[in-house]
Amino acid sequence: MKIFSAEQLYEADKITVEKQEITTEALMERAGIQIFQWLNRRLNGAPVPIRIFCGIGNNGGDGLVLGRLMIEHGYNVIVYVVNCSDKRSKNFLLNYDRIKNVTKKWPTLMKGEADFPEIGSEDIIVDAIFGIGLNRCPGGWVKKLIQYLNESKAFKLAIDIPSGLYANLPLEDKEAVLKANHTLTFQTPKLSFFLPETAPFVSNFDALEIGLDIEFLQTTEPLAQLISKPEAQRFYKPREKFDHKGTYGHALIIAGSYGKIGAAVLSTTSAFRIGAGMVTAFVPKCGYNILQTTVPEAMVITDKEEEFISEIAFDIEPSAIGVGMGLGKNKATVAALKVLFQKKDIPLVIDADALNNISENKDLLKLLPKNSVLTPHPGELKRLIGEWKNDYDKLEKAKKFSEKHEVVLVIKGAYTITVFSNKLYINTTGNPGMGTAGSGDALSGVITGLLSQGYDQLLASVFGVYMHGRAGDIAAGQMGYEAIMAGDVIDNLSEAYIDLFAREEETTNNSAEKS
Ligand SMILES: NC(=O)C1=CN([C@@H]2O[C@H](COP(=O)(O)OP(=O)(O)OC[C@H]3O[C@@H](n4cnc5c(N)ncnc54)[C@H](O)[C@@H]3O)[C@@H](O)[C@H]2O)[C@H](O)CC1
Ligand SMILES: [K+]
Repeated sequence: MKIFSAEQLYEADKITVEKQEITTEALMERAGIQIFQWLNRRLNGAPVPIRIFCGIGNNGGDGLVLGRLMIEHGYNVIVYVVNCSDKRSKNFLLNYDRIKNVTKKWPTLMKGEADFPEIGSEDIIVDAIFGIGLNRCPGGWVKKLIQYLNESKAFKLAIDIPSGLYANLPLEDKEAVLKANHTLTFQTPKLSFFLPETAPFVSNFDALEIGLDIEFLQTTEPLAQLISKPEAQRFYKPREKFDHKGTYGHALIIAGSYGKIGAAVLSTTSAFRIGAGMVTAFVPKCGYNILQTTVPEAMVITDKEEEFISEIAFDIEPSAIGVGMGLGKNKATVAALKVLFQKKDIPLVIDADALNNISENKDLLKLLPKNSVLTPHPGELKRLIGEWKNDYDKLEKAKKFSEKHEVVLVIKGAYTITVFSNKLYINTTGNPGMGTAGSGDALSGVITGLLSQGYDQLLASVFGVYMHGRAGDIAAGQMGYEAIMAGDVIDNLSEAYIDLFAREEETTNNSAEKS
């Protein structure tokens, strides 16, 4: 699914009404009907008080349509107009009259704090104050209203976007944003739904189809691409009957130091589980017995040093290399990385201490082979690209870094974002249970294993992140978040493959992706 900017959505809006020869008011009615049907399916006629707070723009207009439809269906609805300005939009005014025609009285007008209603904890609050047309930070009594609603224990349903949040601009004042329990967004989710500073205000969301022009949606270059199951299915490379282990390549995992050999074990295992034909682990001497016993399928090459890697020399011809997991920061290791980075023709995944070594020895940056995949968590990213002012600034810096060094950046987080040149790919799988030691080592092994099978660097990253997250979701369905260990994620890579093409009723538990 594509993620568009607010400007692009207004453009889509315009093109849709022209091409479909409908009025903007009809489009608003469609949007309101979608919200009504969503809510009606869940409430099923329950007489719970529904308090709809409408701004004076088209987001408010959507709220008025919803209010009218709910009233017509016998729901217990109170509609408020948050009268922050006299510049009411045309479609707001139209629907303001329409709701009056049904109720025979105007909605309740709010002009200040004195008008804040009492809200019961069992009520439902619908937030239709501001949508993607927010053009400044909410202030004065409107900000106080948002805070007042946030303090309420009532369920808060945001229409299109929680009021106070921009679709694709940084947060200005986190005290002036509605904290929704659920967001119903039109057509496609907005970029701010996926970034750490703004996503918590959205909670869960559903994207409601309102029939915007398909040609526009298909041909317009989006701000970002959302990666869910349909996209992952397209990335998957099927196997042929006469393929053999050579077809799936030879992954080399260069990892581990004394006390951190487990990182090498996890990456090696996950490279196998994602389908590499052969995997060799390159470890310091102290890792030899551990690797040979825990992963007998793997071949092992050892460094001349006992406890760390000092010289990366091998006489195999790997089809992909993953380096850095549990590597440590010994000076000799830095020198070894320098030599490794001269091998420009083997696809490379660079993680953990290899990234930290690069951050501390910036001359290594210049040596990075083109199209290498870097997999930093936020701390490692900061050391690589410097501090950022906000999430949007972070993405701009990451794009510049990717462009300058010609590398793929996989920024790990609740929604892992893969950055390649100026393009963003946002992953939808994964869960808080995966915030556990070794989870990153597993991901590096997955991406290396995919590279070894011939997936290109971008596909291996985006598909690998999806599969790793999906395996984590399946693990969470079996054991809950808290108990998950990285090994459980790796063990479920097989289920993630099966799930990729399973029919809906066959999917393993917890199949709902985050969207
Ligand atoms: N294509 C679609 O996605 C559709 C979207 N719909 C809905 O329309 C809104 C966007 O409506 P718009 O009128 O452009 O903007 P808003 O309702 O968000 O509000 C604009 C309104 O409020 C004023 N304003 C902005 N910021 C502030 C502020 N901080 N304080 C006070 N006033 C503010 C601004 O000047 C305007 O007057 C979209 O989100 C959807 O909900 C359609 O219904 C269907 C098609
Ligand atoms: K809203």
